Amino acid sequence: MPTKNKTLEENMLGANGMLAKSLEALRSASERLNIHPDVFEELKWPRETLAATLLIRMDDGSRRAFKSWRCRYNDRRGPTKGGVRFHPNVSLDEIETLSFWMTFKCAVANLPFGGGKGGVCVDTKALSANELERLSRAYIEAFAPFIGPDRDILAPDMYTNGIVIAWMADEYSSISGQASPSAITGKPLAFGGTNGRVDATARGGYYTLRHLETSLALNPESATVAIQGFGNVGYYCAKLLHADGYKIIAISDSGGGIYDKSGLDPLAVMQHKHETGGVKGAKGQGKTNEITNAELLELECDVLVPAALERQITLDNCDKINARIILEMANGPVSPEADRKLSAAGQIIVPDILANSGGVTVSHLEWVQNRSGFYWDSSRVRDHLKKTMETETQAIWALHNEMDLSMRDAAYTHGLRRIAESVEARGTPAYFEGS
Ligand SMILES: NC(=O)C1=CN([C@@H]2O[C@H](COP(=O)(O)OP(=O)(O)OC[C@H]3O[C@@H](n4cnc5c(N)ncnc54)[C@H](O)[C@@H]3O)[C@@H](O)[C@H]2O)C=CC1
Ligand SMILES: O=C(O)CCC(=O)C(=O)O
Repeated sequence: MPTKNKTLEENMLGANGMLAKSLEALRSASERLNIHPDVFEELKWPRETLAATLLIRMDDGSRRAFKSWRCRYNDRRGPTKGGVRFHPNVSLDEIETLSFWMTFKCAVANLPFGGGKGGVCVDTKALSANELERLSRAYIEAFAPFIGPDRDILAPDMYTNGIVIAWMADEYSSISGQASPSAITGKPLAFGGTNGRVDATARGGYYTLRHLETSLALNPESATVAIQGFGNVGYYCAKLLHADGYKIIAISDSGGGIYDKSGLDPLAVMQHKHETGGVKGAKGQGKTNEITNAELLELECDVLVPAALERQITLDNCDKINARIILEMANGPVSPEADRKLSAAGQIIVPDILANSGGVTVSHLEWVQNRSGFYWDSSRVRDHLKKTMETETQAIWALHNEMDLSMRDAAYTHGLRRIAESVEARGTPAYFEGS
């Protein structure tokens, strides 16, 4: 029974949940495009979500349980595709929301994929390598019937690096009784991976930003950048922008951050992180101060790059944002409410479903190469990625200007056109209504 005073829809989606709030972008794009209500009704629900409790043997002989999920949000454009996240705060709502975003991201990048995502509620730092391997393999054991190269294709996300992906791919091949490399992308090169996947997410965002440089009046020789999150995405973003002259003035990770107005060298900061476990304590070119993650977000800079978790910029702190441009390399770092407020005030937010789509774009190339058995060199992968990012960035930038939309609304409009076409191509509602 729906709780009193709530609609059935609110009950099913969780009125205050992340998915329910994120659907607002879909709702307004549907109205803007005058999409048939059937399409909206379909897209507001995840198609299927499985939950499993993973039981693994710990090194001390005890058994421990970990909650996990895999969601296939929508598969109209092709098999569902998306990463697996290992994080202590992973929840069902988060996984379904991330899958919803993947659906639009794959459409924006024009890939023949729908959206999916998975996760395990775990603090990987508290596990030994052996425990992490058992957990990664247990995840595949639990979801093997659900995934596959033509059904649901996995990839890395937060705290699932190439080693975790290799264990998962190995387990999937063992269970399926044959080499099945195309069921999981982001694999190491020696195990059917592709050139260029390691820095693909960051590189995609970098191509987008560079493509918009003139429109955004960005001068790489004087522009300043603050980066929250210094893992795969944050590190390579810093490295690529630094190499082009952008001044990286702040970097943080889960332990806090550093600020140096004279600039930080990402390589030196990563070296320090390898040696000490965090970025705090690393030195830049001038006077380097420690800052909190909250302080980093409020720094005056040209480009703020959130590259960690969702909901870092919300109504609570959006009035304190001093960046000219926000490049969303994380998924969902700006809440929908903060996005509306900031965009209405003229803030440029390059949305996640465009900015970080480089990762899945190169994952698609890995899937293609695994299926054809013919492998590409790095320059071919990069050329394809650059072309894709520039084409889709240009289309979204044009919509942003022509229809006077925020970049997020423009990106959802662009993605929805493609998804709606694939829904309607199966027998349009107009066809049924006319028959
Ligand atoms: N890896 C990929 O190919 C893709 C990743 N993304 C998104 O990018 C974001 C980062 O992912 P990865 O770099 O792959 O993860 P990662 O696991 O390689 O690195 C995560 C980084 O975030 C930091 N971090 C964690 N909690 C934090 C907090 N509360 N405040 C500040 N920093 C914090 C960690 O210390 C680490 O430096 C996530 O939102 C992910 O969904 C999006 C598209 C593709
Ligand atoms: O590479 C992929 O398939 C998906 C990456 C991902 O999970 C994401 O873009 O959020």
